[in-house]
Amino acid sequence: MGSVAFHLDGLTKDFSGRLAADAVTLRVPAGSLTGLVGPNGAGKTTSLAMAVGLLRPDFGTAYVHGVDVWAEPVRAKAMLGVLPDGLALPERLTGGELLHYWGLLRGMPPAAVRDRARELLSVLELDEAEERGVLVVEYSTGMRKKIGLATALLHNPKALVLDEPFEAVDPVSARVLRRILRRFVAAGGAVVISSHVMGLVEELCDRVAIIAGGRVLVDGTLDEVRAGARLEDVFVELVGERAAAEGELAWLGS
Ligand SMILES: Nc1ncnc2c1ncn2[C@@H]1O[C@H](COP(=O)(O)OP(=O)(O)OP(=O)(O)O)[C@@H](O)[C@H]1O
Repeated sequence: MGSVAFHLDGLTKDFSGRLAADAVTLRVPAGSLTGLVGPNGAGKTTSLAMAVGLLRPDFGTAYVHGVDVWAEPVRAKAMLGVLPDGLALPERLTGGELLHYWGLLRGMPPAAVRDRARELLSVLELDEAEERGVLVVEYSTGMRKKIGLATALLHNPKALVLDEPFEAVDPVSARVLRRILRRFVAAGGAVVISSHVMGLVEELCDRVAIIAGGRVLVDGTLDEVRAGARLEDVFVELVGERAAAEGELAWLGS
């Protein structure tokens, strides 16, 4: 394994007696794209939020390129691009204005912010809305996701953590996003995405971690984890299939 972009070491979070993350430990090499998969409530969002400095862990440490995210947040966050779950964005701005202020808050030179913002809006097909002066509050769910991604990319981070980046994004934009992520990884960046879409993870990621009940059940290269099977089958095998009860929802459609 080359240099380690992320090292999550024993991240633990207890929500009122319920362990949402139970000593989550994961290494993500630079130049790799890791898919974090798990059932609803598995602890993906909680783990990623602790990994990027958005949710303080009860125990454990998160490092990005060797920098402790909680001890040195400014240094760590300069290297991180994050698309959190349920990103709260300033609503009364256009996408371009939002990127402008975001970049300035990041300490970027205004000319670079302007050029990159224009390029990101165009690549993510938000430029037409920008020309019409559409405010973020008027954006569709997929457009909000795309402007969130643009904020994550704007400062050219070394590592990206994207919670469900493809959710609600149309197929054309999804293809553009896959291309952007592949290029980012080819240039040595590291990406972690969470997703429920196994086909997407199989197509895009070279590493995968399966998490359930707040614990990482398995992680490794896609081929190691799949071991010749389909990822969905490995997932269901590890996580456990809920047996359909006799007569379940018998009223439905009757
Ligand atoms: N702020 C919170 N307060 C209390 N419990 C929480 C909080 N956030 C998450 N949880 C609980 O922690 C557990 C893990 O939630 P989390 O959102 O990390 O799962 P997830 O794997 O991202 O799920 P999904 O795939 O449904 O988005 C769940 O049982 C959830 O109810």
